[in-house]
Amino acid sequence: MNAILLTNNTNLIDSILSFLPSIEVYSNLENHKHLVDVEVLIIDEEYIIDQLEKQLDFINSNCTAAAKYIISTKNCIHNLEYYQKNEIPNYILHDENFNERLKKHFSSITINANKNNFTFSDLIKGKSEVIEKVFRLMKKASNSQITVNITGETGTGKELVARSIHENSQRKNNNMVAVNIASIPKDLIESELFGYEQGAFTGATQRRIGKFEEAKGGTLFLDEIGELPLDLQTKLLRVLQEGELTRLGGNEVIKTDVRLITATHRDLYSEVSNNNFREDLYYRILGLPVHLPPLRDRKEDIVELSDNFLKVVCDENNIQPQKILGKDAMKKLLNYNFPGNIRQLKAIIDLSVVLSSNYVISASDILIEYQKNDLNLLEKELTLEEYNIEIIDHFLKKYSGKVNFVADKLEMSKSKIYKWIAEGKLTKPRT
Ligand SMILES: Nc1ncnc2c1ncn2[C@@H]1O[C@H](COP(=O)(O)OP(=O)(O)OP(=O)(O)O)[C@@H](O)[C@H]1O
Repeated sequence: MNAILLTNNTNLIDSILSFLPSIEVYSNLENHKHLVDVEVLIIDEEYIIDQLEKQLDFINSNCTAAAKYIISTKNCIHNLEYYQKNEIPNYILHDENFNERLKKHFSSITINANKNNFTFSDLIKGKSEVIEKVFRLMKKASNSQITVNITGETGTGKELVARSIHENSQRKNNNMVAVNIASIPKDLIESELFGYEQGAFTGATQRRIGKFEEAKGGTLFLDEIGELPLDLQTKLLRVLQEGELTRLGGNEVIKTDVRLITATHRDLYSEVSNNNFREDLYYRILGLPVHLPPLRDRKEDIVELSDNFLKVVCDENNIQPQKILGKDAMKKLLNYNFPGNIRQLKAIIDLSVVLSSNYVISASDILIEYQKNDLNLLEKELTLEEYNIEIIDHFLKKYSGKVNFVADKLEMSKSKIYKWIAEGKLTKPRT
């Protein structure tokens, strides 16, 4: 079920989680993406009390939830008139009968949690247009046996997409076997894929089945297919065309029964033009092409991905209440280019949870190692002041927060740096 609770109150979170264990809890209303496709929205009035009408207007214009609940954590409803005017019929007092009332309300809601039986979004986070397109292609792939070729830079989620297609396909009760061609020494790839008979080569002391046979009835995921040597490309093509193989050193013909999913970070078509990849194999494996764009081209997904990774790392480490990202931290993430894509975002969030000693994670807990070529300052289109702040921030980190030293180095006044620190525009790193 898509349900969202907006609050900072841990008691309230506990009560509601006992009725709706799958509810997602947010303490930040600024991104309307959170509110898309939400079926139930529960708002803790106390949490938004400072700017009640403004926040409610925002929610009303961005959220299509059929069921909206306002929970008042005091013994009164703060803005009854507004709720009546805006047709928000469900307001619940957070008093001693709160749990009973909540139970009654929620037992009367029937929500179709799994309308289409596809559960990609449980695993794969993102609401950008490109990800929606990927979901549509994945649905097609899951409904059929078609070969799928996934392209994208490292860390964009190629293996995750392959796994989700498998788990939503008719083959889900059998194995998905993943093989990373780039990680196997060249002279072992053939035996790894197709298996071998006892005595096939020195050291082959007993028969071993290959990955094709291991994946029987399931899915074989060949990652980094572009690294397959040319002679093995020929063999792979033959196996795919004939639907049968023989193990190394053997004569027995074995029928294959796999759905093939391949992935590569290379542009396979230009590999074909450069004679590094066989054209006939290229067309054989192309099947349904799915492209995963780099994270820097779908920055709108950063908020949801970060929230998801925060939730996971806090759950795994029993951190309660779940930490949240401060505005400055989120801004820092949104300004970054992520050469390592989603894998790098996950690593940065994991580390920020460990580094921050507060409930709200700040920019100084977001450790981004800028490399010379990914600073890309000019592409960010910031104001001059923001550029100054970025540069000073970089040097403060580099020189352990020594303001005087950094001011001298940049030939600027140290009072300016202190002013920006006092205004929260800059964070002085811990020394
Ligand atoms: N859309 C997503 N939502 C949530 N997690 C994601 C998403 N995409 C990727 N991840 C996570 O990012 C990490 C990297 O993903 P994955 O290993 O699938 O990338 P890849 O493209 O196969 O990388 P490589 O090319 O280096 O093998 C994993 O921890 C994965 O769970």
